[in-house]
Amino acid sequence: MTKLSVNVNKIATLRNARGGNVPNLLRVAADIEIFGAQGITIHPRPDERHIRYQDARDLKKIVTTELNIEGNPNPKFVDLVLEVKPDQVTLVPDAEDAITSNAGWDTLKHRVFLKEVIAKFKDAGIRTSIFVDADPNMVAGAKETGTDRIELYTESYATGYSLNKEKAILPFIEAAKKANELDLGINAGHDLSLDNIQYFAQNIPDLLEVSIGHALICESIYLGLENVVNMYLNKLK
Ligand SMILES: CC(=O)[C@@H](O)[C@H](O)COP(=O)(O)O
Ligand SMILES: NCC(=O)COP(=O)(O)O
Repeated sequence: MTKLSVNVNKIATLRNARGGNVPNLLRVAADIEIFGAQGITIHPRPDERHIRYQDARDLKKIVTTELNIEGNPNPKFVDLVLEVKPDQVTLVPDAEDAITSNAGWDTLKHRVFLKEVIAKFKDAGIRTSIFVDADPNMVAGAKETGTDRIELYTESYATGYSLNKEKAILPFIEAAKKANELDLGINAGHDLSLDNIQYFAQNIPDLLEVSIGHALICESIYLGLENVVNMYLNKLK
């Protein structure tokens, strides 16, 4: 069975918009676990525009499933992860000013760097994952770094799904085959949604974990809207 790790970045975005503590990130994460999710993912960015470094420390104390911290392994991020010791760290090569993650690692070009960072995390007992495009060469490069898993960057699948889902999934099937051959665990994420997740999971049978945030939070707002509007109307009767 594939585990669902809910990315709570967007909860922190909403909280930060008013400067207070509503919604309460820790409460939301705990409730997401109560509702059955098997993990919590966060992606602290250097400007702390959503998840703050302190959130990572606080979440570590209350998450009872699996905490996955994603990010670009700059020195500050590496120190944070080694201090917090999440269950899993996912290395993502995003630029400081990136709106969101927009590419996987070139695991061949950055092999030496990745190998060093992966070794540090594994020595600390943290499971490692490397964010890669659906390209068997990049998967093979990831294996050389010593990582436990890869996370397939699913933006191209999500975009292609509505046009031609059979075509959109093909590179992911190939990349997953390569990962299986090399005994690498497979995670996936980015722009997965209620529309496209089932077909993805059906076609990538060894999928260990998906991390989903943006669509899941948007869907939650929309699916809850009618209920909440009616609750307000009842209060105003
Ligand atoms: C690695 C990945 O695809 C996600 O972590 C995604 O980048 C979410 O980050 P934002 O919420 O900052 O867009
Ligand atoms: N690793 C992907 C992730 O955590 C969530 O990405 P998205 O669903 O917010 O696009």
